[in-house]
Amino acid sequence: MSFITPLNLFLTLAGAQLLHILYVLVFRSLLSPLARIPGPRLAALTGWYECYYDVFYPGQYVFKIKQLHQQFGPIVRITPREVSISDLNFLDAIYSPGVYAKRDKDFEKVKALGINTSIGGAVGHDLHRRRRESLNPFFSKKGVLALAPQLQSKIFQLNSILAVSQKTGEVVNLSDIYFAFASEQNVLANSVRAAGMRNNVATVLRGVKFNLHFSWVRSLARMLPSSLMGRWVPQGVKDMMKFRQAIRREVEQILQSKDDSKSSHSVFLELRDSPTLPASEKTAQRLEDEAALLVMAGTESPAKSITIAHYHLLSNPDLMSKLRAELSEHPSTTLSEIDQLPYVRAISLEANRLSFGLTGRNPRIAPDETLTYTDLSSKVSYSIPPGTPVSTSTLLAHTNEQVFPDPWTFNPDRWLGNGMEKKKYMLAFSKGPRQCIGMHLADAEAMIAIAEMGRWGMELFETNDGDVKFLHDYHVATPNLNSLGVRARVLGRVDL
Ligand code: HEM
Repeated sequence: MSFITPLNLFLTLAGAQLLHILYVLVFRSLLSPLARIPGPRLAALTGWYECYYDVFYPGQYVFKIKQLHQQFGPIVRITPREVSISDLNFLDAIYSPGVYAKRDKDFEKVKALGINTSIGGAVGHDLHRRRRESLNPFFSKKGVLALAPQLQSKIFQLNSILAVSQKTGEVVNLSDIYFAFASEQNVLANSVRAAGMRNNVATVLRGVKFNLHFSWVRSLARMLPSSLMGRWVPQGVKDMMKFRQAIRREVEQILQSKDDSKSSHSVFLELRDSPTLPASEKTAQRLEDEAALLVMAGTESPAKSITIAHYHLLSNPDLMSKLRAELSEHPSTTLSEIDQLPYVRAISLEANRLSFGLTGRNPRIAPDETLTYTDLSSKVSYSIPPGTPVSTSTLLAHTNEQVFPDPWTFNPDRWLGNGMEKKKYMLAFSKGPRQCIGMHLADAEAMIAIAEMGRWGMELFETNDGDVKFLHDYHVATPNLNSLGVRARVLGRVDL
């Protein structure tokens, strides 16, 4: 009689699977080097804990983590392999440890964005450094100041739009307008296109958490024939796929052409011709990913900060009066002059604080170093072994009551005088070698837009805090899911 029957085979496989699960559970709860780190037992045992709060309670894990810190203390094991630290004195150890220490990214997080071969998708420290060096020249402070004429021309367009709305009485959607303002594509004059682009980015970002936990669904969807895709894939995602195909065609043209005029597409010409990048770093796929990242990162986040600033100025007349007082004392209109105005700067910083930069934790991994965290209240030290993703979310940093009292109130005054010292606790642009490469550009866009806000009288239209408040983490802070954006009626130009 043979023992190899289908039933026996099934039972053996099921038994092996059960043993494997048992081993994983025992390892994660007792044997793992992270086993001593406090936190909920379920989070240490399975990634479904994170998934539950990310996907089934949309974008809520980051808020749950804040609660877990209140319950368990400053260090919490938030997944079987990741540790969260809510101690702003440890930020540098995680994100900015000095020139000799390496910090990798976590592939598990990177893959959710679908831009794996971009600078932001570079997992390894050295690869990231090579990609970064090739892009740095485009984003230096000096390079950004040279963009002042382009920014001024956008302000000119913005003013024309507001002047027309004042005449017609039509409500303006400031969220769409600032999205167009931050976009590299010339869409300010086309409000329908701008609204469509903003909606597409939002649709893609809404899928980020699902992709994080079920990345195989996206891979499967990509294999679907277009007839089926038509039914199952949301319109915004299809539009973004078309947009990426358009980028791909452009990139392929650049790679095939011998053209070396630096007048257009100069970032990609520069990457194509870079002597330091090997051929493997100049593929069409890589340049497509780089372009997609630059377009997404360079539009959504700056637009969000600028919109938040304008919302709070319109809902709080005292803040608007202070801004106008500063503008009337310094009737400066050039970027380098505006850059020196303390209250404009304070508004910009406060808007960045409450826009929370990238909300998805952004963990770093020390590949060859054991980190030691000491909880100063209990005097207990914890070893975090090499290879462990460690994070402090922007929510934890920017709502820390010791540094930012009354943290959900928009209060630019906290940045005046020696308030600037708090900048070291800001994570909006992250910190260290992987901090936002576009931060000078984002700063310039915000400062010049805020200075203009003071010159217009407006009243909010059917808009409230829920249209700007961080309520869901979809990689960026997302307000009410049914928000139509910040809308206002234009009353007229203000004499300062
Ligand atoms: C207020 C506006 C902005 C905010 C809050 C912001 C935030 C961030 C953050 C937090 C990171 C680090 C990501 C990580 O840790 O994984 C980052 C990286 C990046 N940002 Fe921004 N960003 C802004 C504007 C911009 C602009 C205007 C551009 C370009 C035009 C840009 C391009 C990038 C790129 C390419 C990276 C990847 C850098 C690297 O990995 O070295 N960002 N940004």
